[in-house]
Amino acid sequence: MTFALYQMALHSEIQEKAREELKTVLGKYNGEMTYDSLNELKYMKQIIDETLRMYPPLPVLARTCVEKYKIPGEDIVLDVGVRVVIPVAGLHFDEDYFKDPNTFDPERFTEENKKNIPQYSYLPFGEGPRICIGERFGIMQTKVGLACILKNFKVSLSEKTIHPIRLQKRNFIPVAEGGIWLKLTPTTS
Ligand code: HEM
Repeated sequence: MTFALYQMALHSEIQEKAREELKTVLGKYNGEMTYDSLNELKYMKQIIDETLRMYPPLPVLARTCVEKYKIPGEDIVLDVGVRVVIPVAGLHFDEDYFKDPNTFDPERFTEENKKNIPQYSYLPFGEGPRICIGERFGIMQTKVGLACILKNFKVSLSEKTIHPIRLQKRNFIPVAEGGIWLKLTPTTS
């Protein structure tokens, strides 16, 4: 949520588009946030997907090899018991998979564009039998939080935010140096 709000503070057109979608969808559902109404927030989902690309909460995944395996096209054989680290953040910023990777662009995740993302190059929730069990719940919670804020406030950068943000080097999960400070102005004012 924090990184999504930070990016929306930087890109007011993205923030406005998300707020417009929210108004339209909630308008259809009597202003109520329900499972169904939140599911219709397609653009907000694109914002969350793009935020998880740039700031994956788990930047690496770990696996242990259970069968001898030769990496296709390489002269490398993994033995049973070898521990493998999958560089999620590295994949998410690889230009072969995400053009202009340092640009926050929710359009990458439209239904149409998503089809062009190669399998296993976008892994915010992991993959395979140990994929995150809370994926849908996590997305739903994030939508509720973002919707409550966007509905009531315009979000802009605070002079206290170190911009562009630098991620702390000593933390395993992405945390901004100095925190992320944002200004919230009531939408009614
Ligand atoms: C945006 C929110 C979340 C993100 C980005 C996230 C990400 C991840 C990732 C990357 C993994 C490792 C998957 C792998 O190794 O392939 C994982 C595992 C897991 N997550 Fe999440 N998660 C989120 C929210 C949640 C929530 C809300 C819950 C519970 C309510 C949850 C419960 C779990 C559990 C239990 C596992 C271990 C699954 C297993 O090893 O079988 N996660 N998550």
